[in-house]
Amino acid sequence: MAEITLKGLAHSYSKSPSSHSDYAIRQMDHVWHQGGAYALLGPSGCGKSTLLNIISGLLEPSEGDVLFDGHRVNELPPEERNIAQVFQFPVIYDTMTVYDNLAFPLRNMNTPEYKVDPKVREIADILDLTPLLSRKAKNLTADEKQKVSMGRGLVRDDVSAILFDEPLTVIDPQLKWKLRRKLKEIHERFNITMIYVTHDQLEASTFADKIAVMYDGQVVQFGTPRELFEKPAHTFVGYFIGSPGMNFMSVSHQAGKVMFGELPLPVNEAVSRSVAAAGSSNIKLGIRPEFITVSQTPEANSVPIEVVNLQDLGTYSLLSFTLNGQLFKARLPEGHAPVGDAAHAVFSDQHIALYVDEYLVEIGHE
Ligand SMILES: Nc1ncnc2c1ncn2[C@@H]1O[C@H](COP(=O)(O)OP(=O)(O)OP(=O)(O)O)[C@@H](O)[C@H]1O
Repeated sequence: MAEITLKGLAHSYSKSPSSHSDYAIRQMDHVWHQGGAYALLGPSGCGKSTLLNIISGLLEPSEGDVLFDGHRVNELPPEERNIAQVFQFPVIYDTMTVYDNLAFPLRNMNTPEYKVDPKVREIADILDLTPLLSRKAKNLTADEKQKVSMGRGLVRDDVSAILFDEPLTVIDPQLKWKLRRKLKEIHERFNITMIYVTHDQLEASTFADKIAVMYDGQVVQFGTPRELFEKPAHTFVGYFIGSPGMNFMSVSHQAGKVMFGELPLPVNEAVSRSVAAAGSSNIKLGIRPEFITVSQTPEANSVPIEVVNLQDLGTYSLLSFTLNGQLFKARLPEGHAPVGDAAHAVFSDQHIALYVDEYLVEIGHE
């Protein structure tokens, strides 16, 4: 079992990094608690695989420490870390049977056969692989192969954490949810720390209790799926989480008003005061598409908008509109869509979030 701590961690693939952009991982402090089901979520190139390889020992970080239960493991090779890694593409021996594939990690540690057999059968049972035990791995389907790959990580009793690097990429969409559920089941049964890397928010939130959102080499927020939706700590989280993501307006404070370009925004006193106190030229207001209401006629605190497109998605409509030349999205309940090109939008004050230099700042309600 392991608690994994990353302390002052940074990594550059360049031998002599000179600027921020030379780092795949930028200064990171993070703790993965023992037994947690975590996801590491972020877009392509943000550093997810680099981080996973540093944890598993495939890569030595150029700065900082990796600690397992408080012990520094920077120089320990993967086989001495008791960590299993499941990759995008199944890592199995095609010419061996499923049984021998599952037994391999145990036999490799000279485990006596009387101990190998019950363990292989237990894991095969959990993964629904029992009927396939005598089959050659090369004859399996992609999802069966990936299950064998996972099984190889699970057979060892001493495994303290399993790292999954986009493990469902090669799996058919209709089987993905089944395997995800299986992983959840395994997590509950074995109390192993699991870190699941993905760029898919749905995959992350159905697997993990807590999600680390990575952006540009850093974890910008670590929270429950709900926290990421309700209180994005960074503009990237607001944009990346949600369907569609948060709308942002670059604003300034002029002559007592919050200005979105040339347009004064009818925000409440608390928002206005917080924008005035922000002390930066990079101030953004964020509003989720769910918290914009649209009407045909002007209402208190509404702004005039131009309708661009309306998509009927069954239980709700997705409205694209422009305000001050910028495109916004609003998610409207059935029957609330405007008719025609001109309409009026209200941004719910209590759901407006303030971002200064891309990070969330609490709006001071006095
Ligand atoms: N072996 C390497 N040598 C040099 N640069 C690398 C190497 N591996 C990754 N990088 C760079 O490090 C950054 C982070 O890459 P990484 O693969 O960790 O991101 P990722 O989030 O896992 O992306 P993806 O989902 O596309 O795999 C990228 O800019 C990438 O180009």
